Amino acid sequence: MIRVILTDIEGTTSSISFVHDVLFPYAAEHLPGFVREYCDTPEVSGQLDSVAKDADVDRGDTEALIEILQTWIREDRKVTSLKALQGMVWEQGYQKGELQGHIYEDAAQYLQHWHDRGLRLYVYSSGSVKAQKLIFGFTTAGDFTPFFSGYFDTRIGGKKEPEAYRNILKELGVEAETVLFLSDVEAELEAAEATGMETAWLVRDGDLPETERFVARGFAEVDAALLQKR
Ligand SMILES: CSCCC(=O)C(=O)COP(=O)(O)O
Ligand SMILES: [Mg+2]
Repeated sequence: MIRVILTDIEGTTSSISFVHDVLFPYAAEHLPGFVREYCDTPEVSGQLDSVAKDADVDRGDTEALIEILQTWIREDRKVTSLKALQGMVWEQGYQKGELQGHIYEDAAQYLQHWHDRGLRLYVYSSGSVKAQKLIFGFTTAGDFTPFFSGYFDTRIGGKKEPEAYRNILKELGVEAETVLFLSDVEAELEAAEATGMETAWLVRDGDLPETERFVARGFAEVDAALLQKR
């Protein structure tokens, strides 16, 4: 019986276009000034140490580090240090009212239903935990953070690695078959299934894939097919 729902964000609860056409350009525009201003603070400095190490760039060359970060944004690299810095930049955007998180209507409706029915809800995204709390805390439909029991980012492991899902199960202290993982990326579903988790593939637009896997257009279909029997 499913007791826990673990959900991806981009392409699952929220549109790919919001992440790629709003959040990433916002980070690309504001990250250089943010890094120059805060590079000596422990929070930012620690992330720049990681960028320098991962990219094999001189730690003292702030402009070179900014160039690397801009390349990683363009290439949609899921590097933990980039994700942490993006989260800090987006925090300023949400606080100034320049950003509002996108959430699909059906995701908003069913996250609330599932929470109210006693399911425990968790997020697993490549975006940092800070960024996850922001996108759900400042959506156009209100604050959804009260519905979530916890958040996981790439510090627990990469989303295409079964080890990450094993680590999440350990943290949650639950059996794999009680967890339903929702994502729009098949490789992430395969990694979760390798641990015994149930999965649903969210395909919100375009043709439906030919697959044995459970596929849904939205959360209503997930609810009807996988959660009504509980
Ligand atoms: C937390 S909102 C920003 C999402 C993000 O930065 C990203 O890379 C999308 O990753 P996901 O794992 O949600 O597909
Ligand atoms: Mg996704």
